[in-house]
Amino acid sequence: MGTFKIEGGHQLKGSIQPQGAKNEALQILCAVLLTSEKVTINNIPDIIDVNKLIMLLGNLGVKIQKNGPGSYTFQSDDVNLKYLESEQFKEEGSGLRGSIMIVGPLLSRFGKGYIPKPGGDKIGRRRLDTHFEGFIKLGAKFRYNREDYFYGVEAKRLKGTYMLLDEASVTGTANIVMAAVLAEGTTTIYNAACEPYLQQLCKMLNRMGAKIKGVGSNLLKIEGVEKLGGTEHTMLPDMIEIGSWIGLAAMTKSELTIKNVSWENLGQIPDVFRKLGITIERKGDDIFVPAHKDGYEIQNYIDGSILTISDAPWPGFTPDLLSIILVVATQARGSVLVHQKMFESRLFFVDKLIDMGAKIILCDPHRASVIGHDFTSQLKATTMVSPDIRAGISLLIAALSAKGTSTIHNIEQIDRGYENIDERLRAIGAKIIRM
Ligand SMILES: CC(=O)N[C@H]1[C@@H](OP(=O)(O)OP(=O)(O)OC[C@H]2O[C@@H](n3ccc(=O)[nH]c3=O)[C@H](O)[C@@H]2O)O[C@H](CO)[C@@H](O)[C@@H]1O
Ligand SMILES: C=C(OP(=O)(O)O)C(=O)O
Repeated sequence: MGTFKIEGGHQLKGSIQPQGAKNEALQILCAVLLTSEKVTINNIPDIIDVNKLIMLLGNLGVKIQKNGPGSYTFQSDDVNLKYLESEQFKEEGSGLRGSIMIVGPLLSRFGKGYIPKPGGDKIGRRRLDTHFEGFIKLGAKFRYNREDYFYGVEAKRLKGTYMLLDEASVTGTANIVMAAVLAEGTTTIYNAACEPYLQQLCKMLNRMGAKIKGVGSNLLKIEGVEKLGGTEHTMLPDMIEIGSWIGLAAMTKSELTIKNVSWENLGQIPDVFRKLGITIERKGDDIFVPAHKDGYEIQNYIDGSILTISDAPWPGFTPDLLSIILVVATQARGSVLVHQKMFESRLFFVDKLIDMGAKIILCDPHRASVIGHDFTSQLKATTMVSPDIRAGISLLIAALSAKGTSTIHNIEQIDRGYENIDERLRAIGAKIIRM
């Protein structure tokens, strides 16, 4: 279990380049299984989850060539389906959430897709019904072995159909789209998720020869094709990292430039931070956050009632930034209710912030009410364990703003999604060491 030691209370300064998007990378990497031709992918983040998926593809027989930092060429012209039945796969497939998305491509191209219960953050129930209901509608036979949590779908050739998803699942939509592109006939997916991750996936698949209409909406129409060809794809900057750096700048009263953020793909993220009173300026495609010397003030609603920040499927506010919103609110002027609607165990980390002196009431597992300190009292340094990726980065931001030296254990949870984080933070003046 790795550890960070962080000396807090220092102002940071400079610019930071966001990594390629983790959740996009996990979809895009699975899509290389859909063609026997070469697929080159750029701006792949060097993080634990992505590297685990690349290793899994390699074990599936995908040829992998590294072209340079963040750039790889993949070729799936000799896929080893036997690996799917091995004990090694049971272990490696369950190491991350994103591995679930190999099932759609394998099912549509090779007639079978298996997966052990995938890993990822332990943030409440994370069911897979949407994925498998979609495959079943496309004509797949489904089986689930309860003893070893092993899922399987098989079909000679999938058949296009209409489906209304029970929820706008991000990985579920990606999986079904990747199955439908090679199905016979037309598939219509209503209540599809439409995050930039999915838009990027659909655009890439269209470049490979797929026929997907409605990209960016919750109604996708997919005309199946016989086969797909190669392409080149570049990942967008990670919007969750971008939000994390906005929060970091505000909490440490630092002036930060976040480079090349792809503004048009940030949705509500800048405005939600602005509601906390944080100044965010657009400079070309960069975000400039000035040093908030006099703090930041939460805006109430027009009628004066207290602000609520909650998550919703895109174009709503992403649940992956609520932990960061929560920590940033602890030093704001004013109060806010943070309502995490999707996940039921993602707010428990507030206990650590309370230990550090933050004024938070956990109303129930989904809602926390935060009364900001307005920097009249600094958070106190402490020792903590990172429970999940976003709680981990939030605790790290809290530690960087706190008085004294904090220790964060289990930092693999942070490394799962943030590339080389200690070195990048040191480059802007953070006092952080990896033990
Ligand atoms: C690898 C990856 O891409 N992971 C992301 C993906 O996970 P993932 O694809 O696993 O998440 P889903 O979109 O399937 O759902 C997340 C949770 O939200 C609930 N739910 C979902 C849709 C909905 O309309 N209503 C609702 O309540 C689900 O029941 C589930 O508990 O999307 C999540 C939701 O943005 C993000 O937190 C994860 O970072
Ligand atoms: C929940 C997350 O990741 P995963 O779905 O991979 O667990 C996340 O990225 O915030």
